[in-house]
Amino acid sequence: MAESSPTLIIGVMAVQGAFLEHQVALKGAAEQISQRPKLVVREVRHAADITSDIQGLIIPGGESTTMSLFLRRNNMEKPLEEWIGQKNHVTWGTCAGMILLSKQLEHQKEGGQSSLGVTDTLVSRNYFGRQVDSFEADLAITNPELLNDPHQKKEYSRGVFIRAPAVLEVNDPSVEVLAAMRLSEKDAPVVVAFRQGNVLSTAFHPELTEDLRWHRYFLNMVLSCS
Ligand SMILES: NC(=O)CC[C@H](N)C(=O)O
Repeated sequence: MAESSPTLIIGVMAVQGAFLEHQVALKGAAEQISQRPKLVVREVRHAADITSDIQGLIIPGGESTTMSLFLRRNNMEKPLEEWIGQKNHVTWGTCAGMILLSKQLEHQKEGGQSSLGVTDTLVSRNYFGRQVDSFEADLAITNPELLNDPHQKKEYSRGVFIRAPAVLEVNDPSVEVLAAMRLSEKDAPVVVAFRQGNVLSTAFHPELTEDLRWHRYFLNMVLSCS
């Protein structure tokens, strides 16, 4: 008899931002994974929603200042940090989520912003903001798993950047850079996607494109951790 498909419980922080788009993308991505996991998506809004049976968590884009205040006021910081710290849990931060996860921040709003202190990175908030608020760019993909994705053969992934951050410093060898780009010929490249252990961070918004490979990559991370 064929092995039954695994169930994956994925939490999506639903405080603000593109959490609905992430849910749609997750469903599409799950159908394309060979194990055909059964996906259960839970919206996370309260401390009580952060339960240990959730296997993967997405912290979406939005406004990191608002999100960090919301987390603090609702006593969600500590439970989130504890949840993220468990080795069978996988976390993905997109844009504001990348900011919230970084240990070091630059250009954060004064007094208003704390981080969950997870990734060994220096992330600059609104890094691209001075030039243009929003833009799209093709990102060169080198990671073999992302590159050999059977559903997306392109060597480039379309990145949608909305007042996006960038990683200016990587402070631990366990950080694997997944995508980098430069603002112009004159600028040094900055990291816009990376993985550190069970944490994935992207400065851009894959949930706003047709390219589901980042969601598949995330679900595969969850599958291999469970
Ligand atoms: N699209 C986004 O998530 C923007 C992030 C925003 N610039 C912030 O500081 O939180």
